[in-house]
Amino acid sequence: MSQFYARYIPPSAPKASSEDSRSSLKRLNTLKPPSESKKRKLEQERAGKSQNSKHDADEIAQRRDQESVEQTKSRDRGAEKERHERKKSRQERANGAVTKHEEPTAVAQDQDDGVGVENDADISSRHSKVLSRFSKSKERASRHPPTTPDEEQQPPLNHIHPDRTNIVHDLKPIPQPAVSIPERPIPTYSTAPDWLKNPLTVKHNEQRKFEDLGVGKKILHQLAAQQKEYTLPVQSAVLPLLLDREVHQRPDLCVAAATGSGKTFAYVLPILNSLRKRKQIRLRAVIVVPTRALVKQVVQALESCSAGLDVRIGTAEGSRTLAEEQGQLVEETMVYDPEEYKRQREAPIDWDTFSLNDLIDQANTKELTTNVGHVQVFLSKVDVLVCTPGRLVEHLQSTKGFNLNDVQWFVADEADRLLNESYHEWLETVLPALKSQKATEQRDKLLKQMYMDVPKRRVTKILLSATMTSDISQLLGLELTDPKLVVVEDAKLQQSNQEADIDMTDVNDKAEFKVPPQLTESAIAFKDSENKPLYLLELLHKHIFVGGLVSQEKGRKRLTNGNTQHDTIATGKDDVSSSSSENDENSIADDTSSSASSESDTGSDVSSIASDDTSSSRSSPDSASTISSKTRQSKQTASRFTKQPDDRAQSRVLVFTRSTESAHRLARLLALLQPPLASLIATFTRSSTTTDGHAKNTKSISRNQSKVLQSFTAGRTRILISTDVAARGLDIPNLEHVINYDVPPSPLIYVHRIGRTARAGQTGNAWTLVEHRQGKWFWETIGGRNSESGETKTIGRGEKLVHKVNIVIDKEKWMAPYENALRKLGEDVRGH
Ligand SMILES: Nc1ncnc2c1ncn2[C@@H]1O[C@H](COP(=O)(O)OP(=O)(O)OP(=O)(O)O)[C@@H](O)[C@H]1O
Repeated sequence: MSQFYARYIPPSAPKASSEDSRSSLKRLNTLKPPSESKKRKLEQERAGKSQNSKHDADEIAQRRDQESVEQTKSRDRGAEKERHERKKSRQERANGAVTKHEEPTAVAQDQDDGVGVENDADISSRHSKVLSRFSKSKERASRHPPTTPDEEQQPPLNHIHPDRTNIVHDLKPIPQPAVSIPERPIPTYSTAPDWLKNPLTVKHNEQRKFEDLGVGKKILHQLAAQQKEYTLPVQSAVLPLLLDREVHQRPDLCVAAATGSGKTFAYVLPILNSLRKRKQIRLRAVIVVPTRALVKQVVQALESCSAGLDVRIGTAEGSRTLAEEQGQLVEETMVYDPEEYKRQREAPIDWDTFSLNDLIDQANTKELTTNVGHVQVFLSKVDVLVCTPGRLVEHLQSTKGFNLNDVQWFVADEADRLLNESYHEWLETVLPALKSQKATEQRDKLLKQMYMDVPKRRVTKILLSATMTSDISQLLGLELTDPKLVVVEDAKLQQSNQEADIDMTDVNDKAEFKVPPQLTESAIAFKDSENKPLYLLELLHKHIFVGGLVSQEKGRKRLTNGNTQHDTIATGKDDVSSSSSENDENSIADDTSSSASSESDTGSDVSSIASDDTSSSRSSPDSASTISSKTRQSKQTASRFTKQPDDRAQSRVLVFTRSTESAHRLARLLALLQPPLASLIATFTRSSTTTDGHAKNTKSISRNQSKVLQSFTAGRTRILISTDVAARGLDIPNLEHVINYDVPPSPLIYVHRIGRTARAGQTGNAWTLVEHRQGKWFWETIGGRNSESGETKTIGRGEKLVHKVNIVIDKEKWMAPYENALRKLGEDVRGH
């Protein structure tokens, strides 16, 4: 375009000097191309100019052309006249034969007749015919509304226009077949795969002896020490499928069973059993859980049964630095392997993974230069790894020598959360690592040389959750082999299914989350939400610590309404004014991402949490401390069954709030309202700031959480106020009460929260404070008011109902202290 314009020089332009022409060329080159209209105008101007020069010659030529046209026209007129005469005589001959349907002839005539040769009569007759046709078609149009273009193109097969019957002369319409509208096919198949539609069901009371299932002696001994001789139902179903079977004989499993039903031992025991005779340390099992607290709990479960077995258990959860974890997972060593040495020396450099630093390191390694025939290898220091998904990915990506080549067990506990849409990316790294054939490279090569099939690598995958969804897309991504779904049937359902001969497909399709049958659920409705903390206080006094709150230590001092002494213990009070409001259920990144902590505290708190009963060290699982912890644990288990009614004063309660901030505020407020309670209250959150607003490092958060849980488990603290970080999976032995101070955001979270009590067949109580404005949602979604049984679409609780409990606040007693406490809390927050 600009080229065209730059080349254009108007014909009238004067001849320019070389400088002028250079500058004008420059100007022209910088000019913008002309618009379309401008270009047309320029073209016309140019054309006009050239026309002037040719003008005279053109005029002569035009005149000649005109003369020849005139001659041709007069010849044509003569021919036309002759044609017209012939047509007229033809018409006269055919006179009587012409019917009233003259239109086609008239049309043909119109086409034949040349314009300008018709007489007036012809014109008026044609005019009147056209008019009559127009009026006819107008009439037709008024009778039949216009059709859509599609209808016009495709008239119905059996439809002939009534007016057309006249046109087609005595022809009757051919009978047409009736139009049949095809029915929309109704699918007769289900999209769910067979294994999801037909789960393996286990009766709610199915119990088997561990020793009858092939559990090794040493493990049996440990179980007996914990008063565990019989399986829980879910274990009765799962253990026979996994225990004492080769990896190729084991199915992949999805286990959906209520909270506290014993799912952890359902995979811990088969893993330990398979490792009890292992010769070399190899990473054989990876257990992934969503939070650090759960990592520690699973480690505890493993250690509680592995005493006497030489099984190494490691963790990767981000409370230590990556380097610290790396040092505990993998060790680098030199082994004599001349073949590999030769292969490595002759191998071409892989530029994809080449690192100059590595090369320098190698060159500096003494062994390499002295020990000819030796090669560097990385060996796993652990048999079982319990980890959070984020940290697992980090090790796969950046820990030299860390891989999943030898892994035979892959467990995802709280699987629904780990596979959650916003959170499943970790599988993109882990699944390919589980497919690697590296460990069997030599064998595979040999088999190939012998023209034999190379067996596909098998890893037993186990997914567990109390709220397992049947979202197939999530499960398909895991590439399960010969999978089975295991569900525990509840008592009522089992009976009614037997009576009605219902297959389990229906039960499964309901996708209900079951609450433990021994759980009692209650709701306290109230209108004056500004007094909510007082309802909690009344609930604690009237229904939970009946007869007064009794301290377990220091001679059981009775604490009532602030008039008694209290013992002082660590309560996590330093967390009180920290603030960060997140929904822990929905954001678990902290627990799964790396810790950048550089603190070099060598004291490991990894394997000792949740209970001061377990202080064993990970590197020596069979240590004396583990054994003594078992003894204490079994004592505690025994005391569970000998509790007297008076012991209600020693109850413990886990209170759930919606955010870290409200957990700390509530703890402070309760302490201000009833100072003797202060030492018995603790908070359990993912608090990331200290009282002075500084960020805490991951290690100190983790250590603080561990302390808080130990204290609560041991009964030194009695009221634990927590966010949903404690909602899933935490096993706090003998916890009697859970209170939803803030209504849970979903039925799923409700199920997990209340599942912290009534575990392993014990009784328990769940209380929910329901503000007036939340009542409708609560009863419809969680409480099941509209159903006789109390069930909702999501939560199944058999015939049980959520009880309505009425609580009246003693305003005279509480109002003044409450106002004082609120004022003090305000001052605390403002930093006075
Ligand atoms: N066979 C058994 N006999 C007695 N108690 C058992 C047995 N198996 C497990 N338990 C105990 O049951 C409790 C709950 O077990 P576990 O934590 O495995 O439940 P869960 O099904 O994983 O719960 P959640 O879904 O809440 O994570 C634990 O205290 C555990 O020690």
